[in-house]
Amino acid sequence: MSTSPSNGKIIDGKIIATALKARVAAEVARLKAEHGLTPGLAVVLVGNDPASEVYVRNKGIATVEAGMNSFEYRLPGTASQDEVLAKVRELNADPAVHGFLVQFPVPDQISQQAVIDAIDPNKDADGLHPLNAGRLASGLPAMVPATPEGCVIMAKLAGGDLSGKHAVVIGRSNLVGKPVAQLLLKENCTVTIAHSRSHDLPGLARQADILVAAVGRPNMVRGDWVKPGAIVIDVGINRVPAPEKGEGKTRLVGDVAFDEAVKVAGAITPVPGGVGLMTVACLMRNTVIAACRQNGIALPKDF
Ligand SMILES: Nc1nc2c(c(=O)[nH]1)N[C@@H](CN(C=O)c1ccc(C(=O)N[C@@H](CCC(=O)O)C(=O)O)cc1)CN2
Ligand SMILES: [Mg+2]
Repeated sequence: MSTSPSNGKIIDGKIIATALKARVAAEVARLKAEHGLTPGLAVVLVGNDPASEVYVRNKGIATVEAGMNSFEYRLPGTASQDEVLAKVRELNADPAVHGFLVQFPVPDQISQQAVIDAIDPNKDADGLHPLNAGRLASGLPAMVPATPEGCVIMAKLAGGDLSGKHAVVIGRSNLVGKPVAQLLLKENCTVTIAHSRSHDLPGLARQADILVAAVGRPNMVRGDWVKPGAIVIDVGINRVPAPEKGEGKTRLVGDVAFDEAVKVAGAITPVPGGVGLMTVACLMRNTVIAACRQNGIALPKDF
């Protein structure tokens, strides 16, 4: 990517995501012109969680801006698991939909894993189906989860070749921790996966040349957990009370105490304005990848 990815030490998600989305839009234009193919992304929202509403709207806007077909399906918060699975099966069979996802979290009566398991792995825009997770772990072509992909793109732009570097990932979720560890392994990093039960988390974190925080705990990673010069990738999106903004107001913070860590890190992603923006850009890229694979169309090597 030719655009400068950072403003000093701050790795700017806006700049990197904008460049990636432009690249996706250019590829979509080529697919339309040369193959008559318009990739389509569908998003299913169950219920009306306010944050999810925003994310789903942003995904729809980004899809249209990239020149792709956007489909949005809304089910009530009272929908049964069978109703959600019926929608998944409908989308699996819809030829205009090359990729789709169900926005998480889903209401309690629905099993997130049952939903993931029902998605056609070829249309699994989130890359969360066990077949894609297994293919990624086996070093085979896979649909790759968007947030982890975004993390690694940012780390590479900040740090260049990551080969041989020690990456410490805090968090072991299927959505972020495990896949980001696999992607860093693919970059020839030495990877440690740490989590809430790990002994001496600060000591483990201090070993990291690349520190990825994906725990969902506001400001958990302190400045003295960061090795001087390390690349810090903050995946946390935590809404905390912000009385300074007025009663009942909130603000967004990451899993990393930014003001402390920025003094020590070589490069760091902010929240907001960091990894979150890459999630949507990488989802756009995944939709194009899925459409091309389903139609036997080769993508440029650098896509
Ligand atoms: N099916 C999925 N559900 C969820 C995913 C996912 O990848 N697939 N990830 C998150 C939510 N998410 C996308 O779905 C998402 C989160 C945050 C952002 C983002 O742009 N964040 C901005 C700040 C936005 C704000 O002000 O709230 C930032 O970090 O700058 C995009 C997408 C859980 N669910
Ligand atoms: Mg965890």
